[in-house]
Order: sequence, then C-alpha cells, then structure tokens
Amino acid sequence: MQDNQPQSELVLIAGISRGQDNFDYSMTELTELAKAHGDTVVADVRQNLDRAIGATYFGKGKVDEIAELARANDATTVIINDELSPSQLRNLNKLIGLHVIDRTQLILDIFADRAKSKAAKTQVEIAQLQYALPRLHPSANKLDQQGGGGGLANRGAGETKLEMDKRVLNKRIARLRRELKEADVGAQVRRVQRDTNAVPVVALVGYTNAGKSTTMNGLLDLYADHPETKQVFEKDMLFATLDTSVRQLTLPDNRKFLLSDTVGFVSKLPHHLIDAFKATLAEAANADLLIQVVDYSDPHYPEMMQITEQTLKTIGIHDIPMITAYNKADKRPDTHYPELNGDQFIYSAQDPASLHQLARLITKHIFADAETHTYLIPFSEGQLVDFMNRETAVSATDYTDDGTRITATVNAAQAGRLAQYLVTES
Ligand SMILES: Nc1nc2c(ncn2[C@@H]2O[C@H](COP(=O)(O)OP(=O)(O)OP(=O)(O)O)[C@@H](O)[C@H]2O)c(=O)[nH]1
Ligand SMILES: [Mg+2]
Repeated sequence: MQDNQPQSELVLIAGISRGQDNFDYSMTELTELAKAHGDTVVADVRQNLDRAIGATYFGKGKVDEIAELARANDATTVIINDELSPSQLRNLNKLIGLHVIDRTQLILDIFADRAKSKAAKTQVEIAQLQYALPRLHPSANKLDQQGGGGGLANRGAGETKLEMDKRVLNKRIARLRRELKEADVGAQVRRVQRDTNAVPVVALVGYTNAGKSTTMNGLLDLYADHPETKQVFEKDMLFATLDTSVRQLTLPDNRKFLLSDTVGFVSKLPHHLIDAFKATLAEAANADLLIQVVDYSDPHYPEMMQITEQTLKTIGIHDIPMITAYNKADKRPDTHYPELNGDQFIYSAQDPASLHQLARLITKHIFADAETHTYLIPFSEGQLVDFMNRETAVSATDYTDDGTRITATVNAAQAGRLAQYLVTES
C-alpha cells in the first residue's frame, strides 16, 4: 500500500469556502502539497457555500464545471481541499469521471513517498489502512444519497466480501500496531537518557519546512558531543523529516542536554496520521522545553503558528515551556537578528551568532534551577568524580588529602545525589 510510484500528474484543485479566514491560504498550501507530491496544478476551482452538499460535496453546477475545466486542461486527477466522506468521494469519482482524491489522501501519499525508516513506514501504513477501512465498498454502481456510512447499507453477495476485506485490514492494522510497539520508537530518547543520567530534553517542533532540522544541524555543528555526530536530513520540501532524531549536545560550560527533531505539522493534518505518529511525537511530549521553529519569512507564519499550537494540543502536549524561534530572518530585509524579546527569538538557522544565542537561551531555561556548590568526594567514590565531570558544569577541581574537591554547577536532581558530600562554607 505504501510503495506509491512517484507520479507527475496534471491536477485540478477544488475547495469550498465557508467564509473561513484561512481559506485562501489553505488553497495555496494545497498547491504546495500537490507539488510536494510531484504534481502540477493546472486549474483551481472554488465555491462559496455555507455547508458542503451531502452527496456530492459541491453543488451540481460546480461539479460540471470541475469536470469540464479538468478536461480542458488535460488534468487526470482532481484534489479536493478537505477530507470527504467515502460516499462523496465515490460520487464525485463517478460524476467527474477522473481520479478524485481528498486532501487527506494527498497528505497520506506524500508521507508514504517520504517514509524511509521501518517505523515511519509502519506508522504511515497504519494511517493509510485506517483511512481505507470505511472506504471499502462492495459495489459502486449507483449514486449514494448521503455522506458517511456507505457500503454497509448494501445487502447481498458483496457484503460478505466487504466483511472479509474489513477483517483482513483490521488484522493487518493490529499486526502493524504490535510491530510498532515492539520497535518502540520512543526508546531512542530513553536509551540516551539512561546512559546519561536524565539530562534535560529539548524538542524542536513546528510547521513543516520551518527549519527545524537546519536548526538542529546548526546546533550540532557547534555543540555536538562527538564531532562525528550524524547530521539530520534537511531539505526544502514539505515533510522532509518523518522520524525523530535525538542527539546529545554539550555546551561550553559542560552542560549537556538532548535535542530532538521530529515530523512537522500542516493544516488539516489527518487525524489518523496524528494518531499513528504519536509514538514519534512522544519525545516532544516528554520534553522539558519546546522550541517552536517558525518560518518568519513566510507571510502566513501566524496561521502556521496557530496550527502548530492546535496540533500540539491535539497530541496532548501542553504546559511545557516554549521558546518561539522566528527563523529565516535573513530573508526579511526589514528585520534585525539575532534578537531576543522575552521568549521570542528572531534568528537565522544559518547564522552561527544566532545559534550561539539560541544555545544560551536554552541554557537559561533548562538550567534555571542550577546552583553552584563545592563538594568533597572521598577517593572511594571515584565514579562520582567521573559523574560530575561528565554531567555537571565543573569550574574547579582540587586534589586534597581527604578526597577530590570539586566546584560545579548542578541541577536539582544532581544536587540531591551529591548532597552528602556538600562542603558547608564556613
Ligand atoms: N534562508 C534560510 N533558509 C533556511 C533557514 N533555515 C532553514 N532554511 C531552509 O529551509 C528549508 C527547510 O529546512 P528544514 O530544516 O528541512 O525544515 P524542517 O522544519 O526540518 O522541515 P520538515 O522536516 O519538512 O518538517 C531548507 O531548504 C533549508 O535550507 C534560514 O535560516 N534561512
Ligand atoms: Mg526536518
């Protein structure tokens, strides 16, 4: 189901405006999504309606107009800017006589094209199957009257086949879910955390193509724990990243944190995809700090921020402190960068000065509870000295007759672990 061939098709896009503010933007974005899928948009049809028509989504006249315009422009596919009911899709397919898909199907196809890792492929396939399930239909000969429901109303030989198909799909979904659970996508962060004694986690989140991966790579260039640390994939295309990557970074004062980069969002992200990608997004859900990366050079950035924040809520991410990072300021001649105003940071992910300042801002947040103390570690506790050198920001070390005397900046958890060796200043 997921080995879609890369296609290059001429497509017509069509949408209903119910007077919503972001309608124009969502149509522009649909064009971008079609491009991301390798298609070329040759025509654009819009209808103003208070609500979609039950059986055919658009009014009759509009359906004819779409069919004519598509043919006149040699389009082979029509893409509708919404998630349609199964019967609406079937009816439009019949009436227009061309391949008709909805926005959800298009996004699923893009994700399927992009998925490289086993986990991403499995997650996409689960979403595809869930989308397909209510769209299975034993016969598609006559025009359905209503949206929703569909095939189950049809009685006869087809029903048995339909039931069987459904059972097969449900079984496969269950198996893929099990595989995903066994692969445990969230394990990556926990593994690194276990090795490193609970260093804080910072997650990059935001709209697709905002520059999350570029920001991650910029920070890795400056602060990667090991020089050979692998960079993540960045590219000027929607949904370049479908997996979560976690890397450990060490700041100049020896403070360490984990940085995660993950899948981006888009408006009307299909709910099946959100569900399927919950495991991938778990890093963000468990983060100590979120950095919302925004493409500040895109005039639609306020809508993108709104959609990002809504999506985070849908996933159940709230109450995590957030820095808003307005990226690509280099593309805005009217803007000075890097510039910090509270937790609003204007920057360019391609500018080292910006990244240094971002690192300082991260430090300020995640090490807010840090305190500097002096400890006297007995020689018998050599592993604690190693721990301090590895995990805390050590500013002085002195070897005395009684043990190793270390001054370090530690967070609350580390302070607890070291409390019994605290030197009380007299
Ligand atoms: N001019 C400019 N381009 C940038 C900047 N940051 C990122 N880009 C470009 O924006 C495009 C997208 O960057 P990515 O880092 O892949 O974006 P992303 O947020 O990871 O996107 P997805 O993985 O698709 O969600 C790439 O072509 C980057 O080179 C910046 O500060 N300035
Ligand atoms: Mg990315």
